[in-house]
Amino acid sequence: MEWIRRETIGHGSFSTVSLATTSGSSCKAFPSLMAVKSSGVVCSGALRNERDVLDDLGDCSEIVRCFGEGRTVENGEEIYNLFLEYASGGNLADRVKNSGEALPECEVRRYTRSIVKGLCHIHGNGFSHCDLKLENVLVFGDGDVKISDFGLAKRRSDDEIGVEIRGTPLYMAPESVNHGEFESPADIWALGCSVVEMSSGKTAWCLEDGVMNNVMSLMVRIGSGDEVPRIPVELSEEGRDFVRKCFVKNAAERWTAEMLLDHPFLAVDDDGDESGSLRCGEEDEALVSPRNPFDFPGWNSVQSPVNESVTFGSLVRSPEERISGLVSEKVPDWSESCDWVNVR
Ligand SMILES: Nc1ncnc2c1ncn2[C@@H]1O[C@H](COP(=O)(O)OP(=O)(O)OP(=O)(O)O)[C@@H](O)[C@H]1O
Repeated sequence: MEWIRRETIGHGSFSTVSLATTSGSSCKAFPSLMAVKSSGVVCSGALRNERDVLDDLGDCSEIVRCFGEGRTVENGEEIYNLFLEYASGGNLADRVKNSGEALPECEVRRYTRSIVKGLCHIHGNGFSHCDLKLENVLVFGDGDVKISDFGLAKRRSDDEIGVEIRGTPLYMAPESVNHGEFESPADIWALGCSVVEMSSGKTAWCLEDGVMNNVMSLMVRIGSGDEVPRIPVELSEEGRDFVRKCFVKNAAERWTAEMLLDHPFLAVDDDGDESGSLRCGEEDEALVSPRNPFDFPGWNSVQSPVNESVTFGSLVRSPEERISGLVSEKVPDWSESCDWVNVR
């Protein structure tokens, strides 16, 4: 395939994302405009994992489509490139940020429905995403959203030796913090955090305290006791109940994606219209959104390799040891994602 790298449209911890245009008759099978996610070949493990997972997942209209991979040499460096369908609306985190406040509930429902459908497909095929957050949900020109960024995704059977932390601290489930479990229920917890964020304009756990500026205390709050993120008052009772089902602390009792798909918050009638108590327009009047220009902290995705020195010779660590391992001497500047404490 002949293609040209165009402007950069996104950066992540693992890659740079650019626009790519194709040309030539050999490219008829591909769209003329794609997104290309690139990293140096030597550190392309997450990208190659993403490609394998997307291949295994196959077609799903709620998951970003992959058109294949390729290698280039640019400025003397060998680059691994993954070609994806291009989402012209960017990511949902930016969509919330740019709106300056909470999204209307009809939008939250619509996006949540798509995310849950995507999760049903992912979990039904034996995978967990492990890094679900609004930055990893892409918005397309027609307003549809799709789950993206499968760099940390894993198969249920994957051996976890070598990894004790993956994902983004703010979205981490109690069982991930306490026991290093990253299975489908952890994606559901992250879904709850995402719904809170869309419907309040603020990240989960930051609702009461302003910026949660200490990873250690965040981990303790997530991992211990009965506390869950505050459920936004802006949501309808259906929405609040939906979020409560995601924030069940015991992973075994948390609702699954399939159960959530039947929740009244996501109910649709045969025409695809919402059948919930409030419809778009009606709820705009009912919604009192906080007008707080809160700037989201850019929590980074992490995957921490375990080695003997940090595991005290054992892969089994107490919650206290696990949480202590996340503490850094470095004083972070939470306003810049690149300065966030990296617990990879
Ligand atoms: N297919 C796409 N179309 C349009 N924009 C995209 C696409 N893929 C990624 N982006 C943009 O690039 C950003 C970074 O992409 P992505 O999250 O996949 O990278 P990453 O290196 O895996 O990042 P991280 O793991 O830190 O979340 C996204 O938040 C989004 O804004």
